Amino acid sequence: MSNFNKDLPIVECIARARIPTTRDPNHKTYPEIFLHLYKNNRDNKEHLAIVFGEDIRSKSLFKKRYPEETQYERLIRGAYLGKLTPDRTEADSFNGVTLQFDEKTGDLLSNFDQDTFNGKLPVRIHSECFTGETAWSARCDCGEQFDLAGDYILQSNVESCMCKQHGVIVYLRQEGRGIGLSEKLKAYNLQDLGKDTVEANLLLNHPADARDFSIASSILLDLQLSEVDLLTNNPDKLKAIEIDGKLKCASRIPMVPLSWKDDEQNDGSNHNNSNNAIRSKEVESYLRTKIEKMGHLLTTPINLHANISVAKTE
Ligand SMILES: Nc1nc2c(ncn2[C@@H]2O[C@H](COP(=O)(O)OP(=O)(O)OP(=O)(O)O)[C@@H](O)[C@H]2O)c(=O)[nH]1
Ligand SMILES: [Zn+2]
Repeated sequence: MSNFNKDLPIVECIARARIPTTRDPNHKTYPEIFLHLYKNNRDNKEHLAIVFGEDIRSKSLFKKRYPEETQYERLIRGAYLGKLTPDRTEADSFNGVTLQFDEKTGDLLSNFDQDTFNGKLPVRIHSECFTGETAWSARCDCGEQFDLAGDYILQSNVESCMCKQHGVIVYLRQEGRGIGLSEKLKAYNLQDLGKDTVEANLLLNHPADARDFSIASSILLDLQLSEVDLLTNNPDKLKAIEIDGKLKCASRIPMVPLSWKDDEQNDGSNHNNSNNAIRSKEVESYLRTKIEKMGHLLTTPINLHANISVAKTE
């Protein structure tokens, strides 16, 4: 069952900036992305949208010219068309599109929507994982999944656009499936005591998964997307982000762990191999619990239930 609008959080994009990147899956280009920072009326966290495609625009960022707001202030919060250059003076005019606003209300009036991307796009809803994305943890595959999602989007090809690489990673500040970093660290200790990831959460009096994905739906609607191909193995995400009549999940793109893809190349060493696949007994157990207890849509690889011998820690 998909959500109805009445349950949706209200989100507002408060800043957007261009990020030149180091990603280069095709060895051809170093694409630019546009980072969008959101506030919302459900929690006090700053959730993010990592947007590939300059013509994917946030309604809430652009919709108003606030009282007393100058062109320069709009440029600074990222509500501009085109590019920023040291000699740029016009905030709201680019490629023949000029933004116009109602004098009294400040609301956007122009044909802005015609210049906005509105096709089906690859999208990843990704929850924060400090340990896996920053502290090199081999307990999970979050960092690997994040990179894979970026590479998938960069290899996508949207024919109708000048800039062909289009997609969005919604980065939700939902550390530890929503229980927070301190509780997640306690769960790790329980896991070292022999519990699986679900049992550890329950022993700490948390649900197996404490996340609500509706902020992601609101962000995707704010970015004016109506149809997405979702990069995930999690069946809950597929159902949770759909909004009747407004946001449809057209298909699922599986996130297959890199180590499953290159098993032949496994040299038996712990953790990462040459292409950065995560290898450890902990990640095997993490994936097994996702499949067996959380219904993740991954086909069990041959070695998943075998005794894991690759995880000798030095
Ligand atoms: N409680 C808990 N959370 C964890 C553990 N390992 C990773 N996480 C969190 O699990 C979440 C993983 O998020 P995602 O990769 O977006 O989602 P997913 O449900 O695995 O679904 P996919 O889209 O298939 O990746 C992050 O918030 C991590 O911080 C763990 O052992 N215990
Ligand atoms: Zn993780």
